[in-house]
Amino acid sequence: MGRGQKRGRTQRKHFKENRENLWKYSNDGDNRAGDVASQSNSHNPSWEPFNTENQAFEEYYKEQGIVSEEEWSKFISFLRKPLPAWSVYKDIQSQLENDFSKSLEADLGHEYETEPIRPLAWYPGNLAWHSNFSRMQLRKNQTLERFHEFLKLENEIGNITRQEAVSMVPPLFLDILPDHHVLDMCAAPGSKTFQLLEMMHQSSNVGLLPNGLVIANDVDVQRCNLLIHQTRRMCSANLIVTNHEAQHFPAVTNQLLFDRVLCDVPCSGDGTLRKAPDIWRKWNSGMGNGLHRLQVQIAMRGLALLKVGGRMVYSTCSMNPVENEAVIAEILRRCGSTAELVDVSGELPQLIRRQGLKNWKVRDRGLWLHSYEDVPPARKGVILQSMFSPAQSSEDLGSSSSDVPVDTILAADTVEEENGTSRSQTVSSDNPGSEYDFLVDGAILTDIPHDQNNGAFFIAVLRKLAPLQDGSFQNNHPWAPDDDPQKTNNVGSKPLHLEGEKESGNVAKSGLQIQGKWRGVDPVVLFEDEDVIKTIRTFYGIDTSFPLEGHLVTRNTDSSRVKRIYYISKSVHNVVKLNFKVGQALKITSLGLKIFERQTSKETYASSSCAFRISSEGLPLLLPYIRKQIIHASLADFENLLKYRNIKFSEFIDVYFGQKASNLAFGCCVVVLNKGKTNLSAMVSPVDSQELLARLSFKHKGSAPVEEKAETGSEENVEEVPEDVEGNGESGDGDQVKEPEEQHDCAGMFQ
Ligand SMILES: C[S@@+](CC[C@H](N)C(=O)[O-])C[C@H]1O[C@@H](n2cnc3c(N)ncnc32)[C@H](O)[C@@H]1O
Repeated sequence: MGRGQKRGRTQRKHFKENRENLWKYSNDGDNRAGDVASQSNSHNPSWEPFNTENQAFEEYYKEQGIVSEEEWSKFISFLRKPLPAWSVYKDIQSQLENDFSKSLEADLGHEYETEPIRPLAWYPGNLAWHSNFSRMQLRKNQTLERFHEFLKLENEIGNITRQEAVSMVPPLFLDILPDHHVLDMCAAPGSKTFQLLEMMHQSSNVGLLPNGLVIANDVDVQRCNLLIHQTRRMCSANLIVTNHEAQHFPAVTNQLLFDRVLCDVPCSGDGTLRKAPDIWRKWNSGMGNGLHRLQVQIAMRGLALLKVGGRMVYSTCSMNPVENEAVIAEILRRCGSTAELVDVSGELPQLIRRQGLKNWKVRDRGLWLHSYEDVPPARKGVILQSMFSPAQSSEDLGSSSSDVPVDTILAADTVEEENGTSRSQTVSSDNPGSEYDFLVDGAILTDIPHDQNNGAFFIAVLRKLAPLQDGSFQNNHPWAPDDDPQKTNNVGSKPLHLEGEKESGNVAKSGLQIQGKWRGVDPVVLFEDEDVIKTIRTFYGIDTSFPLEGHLVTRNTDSSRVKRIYYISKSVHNVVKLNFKVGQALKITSLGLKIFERQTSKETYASSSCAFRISSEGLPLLLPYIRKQIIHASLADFENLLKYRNIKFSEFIDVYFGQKASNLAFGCCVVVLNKGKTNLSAMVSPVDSQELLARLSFKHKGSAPVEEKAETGSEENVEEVPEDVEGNGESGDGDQVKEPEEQHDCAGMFQ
């Protein structure tokens, strides 16, 4: 690969991860950094790491008492160390357990205090693994090369997720069940959405689609596309991706409230300093201050959309109490008795955690502000009362003429002891006498990097006890006017929803105009063309126990020009119908999984009796129900097909297989093999071919991944799988789908 290509790929990767390149080229050789420098520069003096000094940062967190004075130097030195490179997860644990963990331990064990790779103790089912190698080490060390190649390939294919370990924590506290309706409010790039889907599918019965669904939302369209890409490999028919400001997420009737809400809000991200050292340069206290208002708004919206009894996780990857504890204190103050913190100290016991801060200060333009009274009048629109710890807030409110009822201020009667705290005094999280009601022990978890060699995170788990009162949305401070529930279509004590048929009738009338309401987003159209559905069912012999009717959607209003058909679960179908009723309040970017695609090869299109082929994303779902157009190849023939991609019937090693192939109806056949007149062509992209070959190689020969690039073979009859960002896939079956009579093991043989 040439230099240019490499650079392009790196840039794409950084775009995907939404961050700048971590390392910058330097001519001056001036090395200002600490540990990062010593790790990286030793072999490449021309690369200079980011400066990991920021006086304002250190001053801020020292003053906040984020850790005790004795811990400070350990804390800061860990922040300057690069994060271990890989946290991998899903589906490949057997390879990690049986192959790499042993070989790496044998080759490199003596160099490390802990195992080179190991499962994360707190992650259920050994699904998450952690490696101790930095990216630089993975690239440099020859012993690690094979491991690195394996990770790269699996990552490229999407079988593993590279995720910072702490970023996997919030979904685990949501206790997802298969019938839950889950809202992921700020979801892109989708690593937590993926986990949510995985948990939902894992806990549903094999072969059945869960009854629940996940709505993954993000305000940024481009990041929504990343999310779609990221979650596509989950093959879920139970996912809807939407594109809204989370704080204004629309109410779609009171029938669409959520059992679980994840509020992984935008934050300053200083908990990710080890992964994104560019934050050292950018960090200032204004970053957290500037996000607090939005964070409260998003969290309040999340609570409004939560069912009574439902659980919401609020999380950030920031250490800043203004973005964390202050937000929780404020939403609890607003909710009064309608929401509470949940003690999760008994959940994930192996996860090392700390309690949240119980007191903190606000810094603005170089000034430490001890209470809201200290805020200069000109800054009162920026520095909000809710940013201060409840102790200071209640003190101010008690002595002011504010009309906020005293009983809505948490811990108003426990403040006296804290009043004596001097501004300069560091207040640590275990400060005696600061047991404010809002900080239920065990309900707020923070992680500090040196606790378990991670990044930092903040999590609070909340439960809704009753519908929110309208007053919850009215701020008692000079806040943005859009907190008004009437303007944001809020779901408070009076849910805004369709009342009976009258309104739905109105909406139905204007349906077509509404279809075009979201500019640039294709409308969601239920695919109900009975003839086409019947032809597809007959051609592939799809068992009648697999429901197609009522589960298919497209994004094209002209059914004769439909290119892709998506499969949606019943739960998603219900939401789509509700959404029609309320005038397409939800801006749906993507839903379900792509199951059928119009044939694109001219020859196939003209000669086949079925205009649609099965999409590779939809195949796992459909496979157990296909009775026709399915053949089984020997390993050698399968490998050859993937390698050469186009083979004449007469040239297969297994003559009988060649004959069977030639007897199939003209058109598409499973597994991703396309039958031409005289040959078979692999209907998988070259990358997928390579991955399948690698899997075959591991499974049957125990060797390293196939390095050889798959040849594209003859162009005749070769159809590339089109690249598009829509649609995902699912590997179960649904709703009313009965257990399949017979299980074909096409995909399974590679796992
Ligand atoms: C911390 S990231 C979320 C990470 C994501 N949960 C994951 O695990 O991959 C925050 C996300 O919030 C999005 N965002 C920012 N402001 C938003 C808003 N007002 N409404 C919805 N999403 C927002 C950003 O585009 C960003 O993708």
